[in-house]
Amino acid sequence: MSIALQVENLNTFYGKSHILQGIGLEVREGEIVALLGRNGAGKSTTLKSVCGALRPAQGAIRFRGKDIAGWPAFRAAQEGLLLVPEDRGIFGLLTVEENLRISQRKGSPWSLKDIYRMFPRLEERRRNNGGQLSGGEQQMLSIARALLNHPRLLMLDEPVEGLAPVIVDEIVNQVLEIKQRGIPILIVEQNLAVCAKIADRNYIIELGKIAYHADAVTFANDDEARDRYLGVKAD
Ligand SMILES: Nc1ncnc2c1ncn2[C@@H]1O[C@H](COP(=O)(O)OP(=O)(O)OP(=O)(O)O)[C@@H](O)[C@H]1O
Repeated sequence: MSIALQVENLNTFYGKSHILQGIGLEVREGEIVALLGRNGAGKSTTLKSVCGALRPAQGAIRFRGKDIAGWPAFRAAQEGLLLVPEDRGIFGLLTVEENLRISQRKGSPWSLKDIYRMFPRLEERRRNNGGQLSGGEQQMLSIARALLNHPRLLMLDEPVEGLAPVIVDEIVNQVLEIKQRGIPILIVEQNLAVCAKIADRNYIIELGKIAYHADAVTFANDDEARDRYLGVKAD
């Protein structure tokens, strides 16, 4: 399988705090990769550093054969590296449909019709303002906007955090459908049940370093790693 994204020796600071200390990971075409770790480990900082929202002090970032380290986020987005941030970044005073239309990029294989088929809740709410949506609907809108922008790789930062189980299931299915449509995904996810359903491989970050890396089957059976790095006891 060819490699969509390869990150090596990523180092990022907030002021003098050395947060990412040599992160390395890769995402291959066709797969979903989960990034796990305790609160404050550096997961969001990793996504932001990869897409150019934060500027790493050091590190190599290759995306679809191009060296994109140091590129601003808008340039990385033009290449198709898109982050759906934790705060979702939608326009609260625009309608759902307006939020979608302004994200439609020329040449994108995703149409508004595709989006409404995949996210029926957004079609129902298309005349409502973004700010009137529930948390789950806002998350769907945020993912839908990224799709219209023609991603070649999608990074999702805790997309189901705080959402009701029925909505979590919907988003899990939507994420799997995006994978089916050929878009690899790098996802920060604390919910291990969700990870088990979607991730092909898992990385765990601890204090700004990759402490553990395993495919889904190995990780599912590795009670010791889950306890040690995530504090999750086996049943
Ligand atoms: N803007 C900022 N300025 C200074 N320090 C920050 C900033 N954002 C995050 N940090 C610090 O960087 C570290 C990593 O934060 P990050 O948000 O990447 O963690 P995380 O693994 O995503 O955890 P969480 O699930 O809590 O968001 C934490 O110690 C955090 O306090």
